[in-house]
Amino acid sequence: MFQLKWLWHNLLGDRAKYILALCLSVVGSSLTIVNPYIGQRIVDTFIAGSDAAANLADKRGLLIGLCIGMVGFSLLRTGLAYGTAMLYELASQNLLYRVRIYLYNKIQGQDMKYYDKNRTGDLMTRMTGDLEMVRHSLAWIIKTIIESLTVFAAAVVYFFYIDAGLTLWLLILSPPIFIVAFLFARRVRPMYVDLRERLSQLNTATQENIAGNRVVKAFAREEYEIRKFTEKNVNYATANKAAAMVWLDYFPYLETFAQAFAVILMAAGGLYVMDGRLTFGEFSAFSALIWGLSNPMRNIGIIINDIQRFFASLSKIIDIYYAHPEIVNEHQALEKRRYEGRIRFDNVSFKYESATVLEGISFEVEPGETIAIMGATGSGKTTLINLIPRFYDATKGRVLIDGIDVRKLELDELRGNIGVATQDVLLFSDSIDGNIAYSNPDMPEDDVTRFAKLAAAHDFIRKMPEGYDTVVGERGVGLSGGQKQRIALARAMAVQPPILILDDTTSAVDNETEEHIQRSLRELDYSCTKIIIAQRVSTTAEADRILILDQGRIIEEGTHAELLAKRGYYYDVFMLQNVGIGRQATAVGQK
Ligand SMILES: Nc1ncnc2c1ncn2[C@@H]1O[C@H](COP(=O)(O)OP(=O)(O)OP(=O)(O)O)[C@@H](O)[C@H]1O
Repeated sequence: MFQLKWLWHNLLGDRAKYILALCLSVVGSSLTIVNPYIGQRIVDTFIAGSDAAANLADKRGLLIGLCIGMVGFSLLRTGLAYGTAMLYELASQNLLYRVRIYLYNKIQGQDMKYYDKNRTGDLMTRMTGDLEMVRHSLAWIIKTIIESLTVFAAAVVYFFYIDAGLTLWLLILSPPIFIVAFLFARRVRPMYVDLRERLSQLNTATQENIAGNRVVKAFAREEYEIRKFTEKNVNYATANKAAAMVWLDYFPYLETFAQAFAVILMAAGGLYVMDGRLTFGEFSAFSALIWGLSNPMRNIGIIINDIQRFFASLSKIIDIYYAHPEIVNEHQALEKRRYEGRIRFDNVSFKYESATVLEGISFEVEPGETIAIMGATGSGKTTLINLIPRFYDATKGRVLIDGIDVRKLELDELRGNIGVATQDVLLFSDSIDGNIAYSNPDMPEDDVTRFAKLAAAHDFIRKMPEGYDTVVGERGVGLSGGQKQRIALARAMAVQPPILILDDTTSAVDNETEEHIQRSLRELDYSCTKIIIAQRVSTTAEADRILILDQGRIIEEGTHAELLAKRGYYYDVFMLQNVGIGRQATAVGQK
């Protein structure tokens, strides 16, 4: 079976330990028949046999030996069980550790499409609960199955050795038990697939709620969110209960069969003892070992439930394990180059799933030039810039950097040449210094300060309780929107890339700060092509060229002055932003 092959493959490095654990399980479980055998000898020789009294007097040594043997085997079994459990734990924990790293790398290596399709809560469930379920299966379920089967087989063999007839009476129960177990497994399997899905929905709701906690509070939607969460929680609990109820449908039959072993033994075995066909000792051996037949029947429900959970979890893990990003690093550069920064869009079109978002986009930016992109919300600006670092690949046409199709460039090299400050600012729970130096943790402090100054962030950072060492909370909690944007800008500048992409990076800062940032961008001490998405004319005015996007197409292109003269979209935006608020309408760009 594919899943078991997968487990075997991932046990590499611990296979010997695991096989040894399996062997010890078999040996340890087989030894369960030893004590009932010794018990049988003691009963027949020293308690119930016709020569019991004489033997008790004459064969004390044998009795003591048998008693010591019983204690010895009990200790041996305990020791074996301890060692076996340890080996299962070691092998399964090591597998968990390896697979978790592998999956984490896999998730990191996925492209944006993967993140569009997979919910964070679901991925978290796979990395935690599902992986733990797989570990639990290796360390407990497989162990329990092997041990139950071995004890069952050892007991049956031993019973046959004592009395085949009585054993056959007992085994009459096996076929109906297996039929009931099979029916139960078949019915419960889809329930666990569904249960796993509901758990993922519950985790996604929890994760989104915690991450979006500020929005929830701002809209006073706590009640609504609690209701939404409760609904998911009820869904999960209901599915859990439904699975448990199915087990309860079958449980009485299995329990009855399990009890029936003792009844058959008592009835048939008792008759055999009365007939003299079975000694008291042999009967006691049956009694002592009958649990070996009935216990697996009792455990069968738990095992089947866990196996179903195991397969549901394993298939989710295997999904990530074999996920292949569409955007892959096909070209390994021996040495990472610094690009000149010439960008060309050659008749580029793009669609996410079905709707076309960009169509026939063509433009060129020379190294060191600044290009501004403006357009209504949803016009495709972010999508356009996402094609440069290959967050997505163009559906049609080509994006070229320094004359080379980005698909032919080494991915790390490409992305290492681009500094991006995204629209949705994400800062890590780290010091401000660590966030700015994210691209190069060894960045000297002076450089961190320099870039913070360029991004107009130095002054407010200095005033913070621990300055650059201040740890910002998750996603930059504790900072204002504009402060976060400035740190993100410093982080992008600190890459010192030949291509800098800023997606609405100054939307939350005041005009004065923005002017400072504009000046810094103009005066950067490294050559850099800048692509700036902005909604403010004050940001776009000094760009070498401005592109206006509308529904995925470039509808206007030119300098500030040229576009104003055109009296189109840009002119309208300009008028809207400047007329009536006391600005010098023609002050910038028309000098
Ligand atoms: N991951 C995605 N999957 C599917 N559709 C998407 C995705 N991201 C964006 N879109 C759609 O593509 C279109 C363009 O989105 P894009 O984010 O590029 O616009 P934008 O011009 O940057 O907007 P804004 O100014 O609001 O940031 C929108 O209609 C949006 O709904």
